Amino acid sequence: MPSPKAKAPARAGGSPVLGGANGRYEFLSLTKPLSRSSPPPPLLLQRQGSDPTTARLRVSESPTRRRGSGSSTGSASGQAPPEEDGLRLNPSFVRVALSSLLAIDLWMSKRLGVCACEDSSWGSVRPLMKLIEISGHGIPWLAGGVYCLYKSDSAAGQEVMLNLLMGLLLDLLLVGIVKASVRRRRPSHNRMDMFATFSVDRYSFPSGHATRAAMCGRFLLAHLVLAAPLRVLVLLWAALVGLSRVMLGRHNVTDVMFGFWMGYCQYNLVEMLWLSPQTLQGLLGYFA
Ligand SMILES: CC(C)=CCC/C(C)=C/CC/C(C)=C/COP(=O)(O)O
Repeated sequence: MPSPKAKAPARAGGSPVLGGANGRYEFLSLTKPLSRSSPPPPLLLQRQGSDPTTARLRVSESPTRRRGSGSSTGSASGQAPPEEDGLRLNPSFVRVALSSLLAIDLWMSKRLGVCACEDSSWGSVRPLMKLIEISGHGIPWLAGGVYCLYKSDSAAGQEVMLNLLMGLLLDLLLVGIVKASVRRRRPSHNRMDMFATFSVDRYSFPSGHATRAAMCGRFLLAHLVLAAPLRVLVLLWAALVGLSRVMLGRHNVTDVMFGFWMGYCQYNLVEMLWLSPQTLQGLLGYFA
């Protein structure tokens, strides 16, 4: 009797296909990345339209899973041993968790994108959200930093402003690198009508506004804003910048959450690289 494996079609790189017309089960490859355009992977190996539990039972009874079965080797024809198939049948827990998180993220982001256009359910709030967007944009922050540096008449003030500017440039650089590496597209409901963007800003992960809000928020709280009511306002502003990114449909929730985390860490980097007056004098002397 021919081995059931011998009848199975050759796998081209472990293509993720489910129960074919003849009722055979195939499986997800853990070694091949999913195509961006393909639908999310099924969470359980199952025959289409059948109960997942029974499908799993049937699969576990499949001859390709039976160890030590004389009829299921197939190794002579160069096919992988059944043990390897057994490992591939169930997607890893991490993969399942990630695809579930991604699905929740997309669903939540779509639901929260209530100002994505004027016709959206909260379309009338869109101008206010765009104002908040501008408050977290790089240009006003850089221009404001340069202006304060120019106006500052104390060495301490100049030192703080210079370090803020360094942090802002560092933020643009790091966000650009991550965006260009991850290349996650912005949500489909986003209208790309943003003011002054770089080419990497067609990508959404992470949110540059969120990184800036978290980093500048921490910077303001540590060096510039001491009064308690104003400190609350700074926190509120940072939270609103993040929320407005999702409400405008610019970002998914995870872009903003990661952006907040990244901006928080970036502030630690600014503290580590802090330019002291001595360093500045050394730098100025070097370039003069
Ligand atoms: C001097 C200089 C390099 C200024 C560039 C400022 C600039 C164009 C920043 C881009 C800010 C921006 C649109 C970020 C995108 O934010 P997301 O939250 O949409 O990722």
